[in-house]
Amino acid sequence: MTLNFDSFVLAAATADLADEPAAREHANAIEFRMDFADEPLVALEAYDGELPILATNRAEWEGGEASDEVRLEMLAEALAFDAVAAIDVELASIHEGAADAVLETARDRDVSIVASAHDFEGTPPRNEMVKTLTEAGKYADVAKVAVTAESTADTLALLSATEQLTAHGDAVATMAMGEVGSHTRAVAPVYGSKIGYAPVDPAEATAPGQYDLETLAGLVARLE
Ligand SMILES: O=C1C[C@@](O)(C(=O)O)C[C@@H](O)[C@@H]1O
Repeated sequence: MTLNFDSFVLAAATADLADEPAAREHANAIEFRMDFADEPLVALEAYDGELPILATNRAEWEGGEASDEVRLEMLAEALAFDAVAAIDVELASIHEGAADAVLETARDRDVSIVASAHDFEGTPPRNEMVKTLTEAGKYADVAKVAVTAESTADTLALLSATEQLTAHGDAVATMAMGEVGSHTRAVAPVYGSKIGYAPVDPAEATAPGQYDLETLAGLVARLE
């Protein structure tokens, strides 16, 4: 399957690929949080859904549950499955050189790459977000930052950075986590953000401040 990010992709974020039928109506992709799943490669092997998969195996040090041992090797193994059309790799791992092999395999297989950076503490200054997105874009098809907004000034800074990179022709994905940031999930696509994340079931959110899938799909569609 293929997943390109020329237009907005709404990803149903889940640890359970059995969510796919319920996500189909509203999502363009499944974000499979391998780090939250018990046997992610077994689940991928059994997957027969229609939606392409964006595979994420998020590190503990970046808000996920995967320990670094074999984390990126597992992500590389996920590339063997045709449904895996994109992968998410932490920018920090890319900088360390730890992701070289998985990135090369992804490119060989024409699988899209999302390079991501998360801030669970706050929102960096606008120019820093611009720098991070520019840097991530050097290695990936989509550069992503998820920050934690503590004020509407934070959310404006994020949206402004999103607009700047998009106007420059870069593919970016942005969102502000937390309650103050929730609305950015609906609004950032207007400024060019190419990926949104939402759980099918709000009780299974993969980040603070997410809307459920149906709600986000409705909001994004209304604002388009
Ligand atoms: O990186 C992201 C973005 C996210 O943290 C969010 O805020 O929606 C949700 C995660 O599942 C995903 O991997």
